Amino acid sequence: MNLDTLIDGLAQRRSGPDGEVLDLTCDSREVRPGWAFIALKGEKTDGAAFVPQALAQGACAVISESPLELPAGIAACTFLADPRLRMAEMARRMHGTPDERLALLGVTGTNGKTTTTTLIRQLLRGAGIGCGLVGTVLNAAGDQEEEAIRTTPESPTFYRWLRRSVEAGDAASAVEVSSHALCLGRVHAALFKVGVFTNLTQDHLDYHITLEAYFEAKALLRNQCGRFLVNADDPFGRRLLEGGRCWSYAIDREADYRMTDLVLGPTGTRFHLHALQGEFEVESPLLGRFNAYNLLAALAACAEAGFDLNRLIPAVPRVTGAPGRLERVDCGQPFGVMVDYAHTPDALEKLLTEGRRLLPPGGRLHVLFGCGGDRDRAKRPLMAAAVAAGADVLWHTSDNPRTEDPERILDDAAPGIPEALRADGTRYHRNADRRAAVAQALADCRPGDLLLLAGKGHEPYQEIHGVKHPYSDRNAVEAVLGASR
Ligand SMILES: CC(=O)N[C@H]1[C@@H](OP(=O)(O)OP(=O)(O)OC[C@H]2O[C@@H](n3ccc(=O)[nH]c3=O)[C@H](O)[C@@H]2O)O[C@H](CO)[C@@H](O)[C@@H]1O[C@H](C)C(=O)N[C@@H](C)C(=O)N[C@H](CCC(=O)O)C(=O)O
Ligand SMILES: Nc1ncnc2c1ncn2[C@@H]1O[C@H](COP(=O)(O)OP(=O)(O)OP(=O)(O)O)[C@@H](O)[C@H]1O
Ligand SMILES: N[C@H](CCC[C@H](N)C(=O)O)C(=O)O
Ligand SMILES: [Mg+2]
Repeated sequence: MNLDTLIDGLAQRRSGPDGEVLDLTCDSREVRPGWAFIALKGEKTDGAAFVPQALAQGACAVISESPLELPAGIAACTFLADPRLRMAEMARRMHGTPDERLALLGVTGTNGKTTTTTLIRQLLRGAGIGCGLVGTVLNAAGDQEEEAIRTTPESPTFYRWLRRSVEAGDAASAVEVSSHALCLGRVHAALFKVGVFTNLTQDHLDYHITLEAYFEAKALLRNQCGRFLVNADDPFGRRLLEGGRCWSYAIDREADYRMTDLVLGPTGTRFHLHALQGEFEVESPLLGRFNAYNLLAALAACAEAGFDLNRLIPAVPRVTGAPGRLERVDCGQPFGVMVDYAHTPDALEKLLTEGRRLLPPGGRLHVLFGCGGDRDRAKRPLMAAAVAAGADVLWHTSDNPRTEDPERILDDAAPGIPEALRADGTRYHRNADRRAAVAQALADCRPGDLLLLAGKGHEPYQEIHGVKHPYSDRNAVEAVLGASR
């Protein structure tokens, strides 16, 4: 069968009386009766191997990269080229081009995507405007929320959430767009009303190989956006601005959206916002300079999408951002504990700057950190160096080792820490068991100290030797401090 005919058929049948083809997926494990299964050839495996499972689960159509023998009654066709792009086009049509029926706001950049998209959703909903979310922590439409598995899902899941948003009456949806997503066509064909570029620093070089290729991947988002808003304080942001067709936001220089009189306090942040739509006093419970950037980006994106800042500003005091980012854990202990998701050298440097700002005089800054397995190995010593440069006491442990040997990951990071510091038994501690390391760090904290637990943020699991174990930094802390109360 010709692919266009099948797509037309799928698009029509979805809303037709027989309801034969209900949805699409490229993951056999997701197939439900009446769904079409798209068998993609990947790096690790060939989706064609899972056709029997898809059929057993009730698939009524199979689209594959090469012809397959299928039972009678199963609609079939093959992709001629670019299967991931064709899959996205198909999903978009099946779900009724939902991107055209919502104000879609896409956020890319190395750090700040989850925070900025979450702020956009909270700001709009706080002003009584429905907004969906697709991102690292949550996928959401209307009041429906589901834990996410990856930052940007494959296109069938992405467009499904947008359709749910349309059905729930949302006016907008905020989408985190990872560089992997842009390379793998996960948001292909979507029309973003506004795109945001937050910053670019080292990450994911296992996949992109060079920082330049990583930048090129992020820059692809601009081609799908009506307006593209760029952080002018970021060197890569300035390169995008030189290319024209961009709007800017910044703290340190002139921009279309900028702030002055920034006050970073121990319980919140204040600034004066200069927007294209007017001037506003902003007061937020968010902590830290990097969150001032995220809030500025979120407000600018909403304004560029046509939402009235006069309606959004009153919601700012109730907007708290994403879970597991600079989040306090308070069990009544005489020292500070905060959970954060910093897992890049730049995020760690920025986190430690905020930690230092929040530290009471005379207190010590403890930082517990590790590096993720099956990810950019080159960032490991740089992460360790960022912690060594800013912490008084280092607790070097595991993050998600995934399929790698935990001790080898620690070995990779260690050269980033000066040898003299590594030999200092009071300032440097190494233990690959994260739960045990958290307990040791807590036991070492004195009144007035601050312990930052970096890297795992909201994550409810730790993946070791390929197995996800229930774990959260917050729970690990509460188990120790709760027990000692
Ligand atoms: C580099 C990358 O992103 N690879 C993704 C890509 O892999 P792939 O094309 O090689 O696929 P594969 O694993 O060989 O499988 C081939 C096909 O068989 C299918 N399959 C596989 C098993 C099965 O039981 N049934 C089944 O149907 C798969 O769904 C796939 O369609 O497509 C797969 C199917 O969707 C993804 O699981 C896989 O993500 C891997 C696991 C991954 O770890 N990705 C991370 C790095 C990622 O995407 N991260 C970004 C950025 C994070 C951030 O900075 O925020 C993200 O957006 O999350
Ligand atoms: N604008 C920013 N600039 C630099 N660092 C930031 C910024 N915003 C957040 N961070 C740091 O990065 C961490 C991750 O933030 P966030 O989850 O918002 O980023 P992300 O881009 O969604 O990350 P991921 O790539 O994992 O999806 C935070 O916990 C904080 O330490
Ligand atoms: N989206 C990021 C999350 C990293 C989270 C951190 N806890 C780790 O495991 O490295 C990634 O997939 O690289
Ligand atoms: Mg994220």
